[in-house]
Amino acid sequence: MKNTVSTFLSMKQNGERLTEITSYDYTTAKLVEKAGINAILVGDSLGMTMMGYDTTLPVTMEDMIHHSACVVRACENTMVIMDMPFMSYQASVSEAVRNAGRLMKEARGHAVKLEGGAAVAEQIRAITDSGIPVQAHIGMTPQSVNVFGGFKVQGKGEDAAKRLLEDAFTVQEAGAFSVVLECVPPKLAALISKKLTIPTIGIGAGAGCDGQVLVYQDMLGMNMDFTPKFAKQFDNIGERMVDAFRTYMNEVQNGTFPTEKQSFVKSDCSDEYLAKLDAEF
Ligand SMILES: Nc1nc(=O)c2c([nH]1)NC[C@@H]1CN(c3ccc(C(=O)N[C@@H](CCC(=O)O)C(=O)O)cc3)CN21
Ligand SMILES: CC(C)C(=O)C(=O)O
Ligand SMILES: [Mg+2]
Repeated sequence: MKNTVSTFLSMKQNGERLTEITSYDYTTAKLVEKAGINAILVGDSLGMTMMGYDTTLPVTMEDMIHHSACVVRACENTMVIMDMPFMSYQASVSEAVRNAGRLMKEARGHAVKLEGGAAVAEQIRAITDSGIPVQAHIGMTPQSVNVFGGFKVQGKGEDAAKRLLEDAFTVQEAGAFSVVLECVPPKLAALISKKLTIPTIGIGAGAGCDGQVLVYQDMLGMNMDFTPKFAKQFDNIGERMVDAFRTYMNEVQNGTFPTEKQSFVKSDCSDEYLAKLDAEF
């Protein structure tokens, strides 16, 4: 089944939960596609998971285009949503449209995502009107980490809860086809999900959302830097990779790898000829 914007809307209408997961490269995207996940998010979290920055702020349009294009080449049925990096859409509506257009033309994904509520409503409207589907992202928006003073839960307290609900309506009104709720208290996230017609995709926002998204290194147990509270580890691939690297290292050191099985035995010359070369040189 090919996943599109209409899949998102009809799955919400049918009460089916949506699944989204990050990928930043061809190999991983192929595996996610094979699993049948609805959408891949090429998140600007790649600045942290793939590039080693301590925030997402240094990520450039070129970084996003490069990684998104790798993912797109792996996807036949999976919808590819591309994060707009910090400062590619905040300064003006026209910059936002141009940069969303660059992602679509140069990386060839299917939708873009940007962070913010009322503050970026005009951008969401203009990008959508240009023919580019927009996934909105409210709550703990990591590009505002310096305003929040850390990657902290948002929507705490009555005023913040009301503002978040208003932001959710605003992005829906502006044309977003779905909205990510990041680090939002669960009852508030469930209320927002009930009130909106577009699907909510939660990350650290409880089970009441219409779908879920996770960073793949977090859910596979590959993130050695930190483990967000919301990231269940579905496997310990990180430890298993370290084990495999050590086994390889040990087998090379003690001579058990490689064997004839991993060598081009039939391509060798005769022993006589090799003996002749041995004598000559
Ligand atoms: N690997 C990874 N996973 C993510 O979910 C993710 C990224 N990277 N990079 C971009 C943003 C940053 N995010 C983060 C980063 C750190 C925490 C974290 O450590 N949270 C603490 C609480 C911090 C606090 O309240 O002060 C936690 O215990 O979950 C959460 C989300 C979410 N996004
Ligand atoms: C955490 C998700 C929602 C994201 O924006 C990212 O991976 O960049
Ligand atoms: Mg992001």
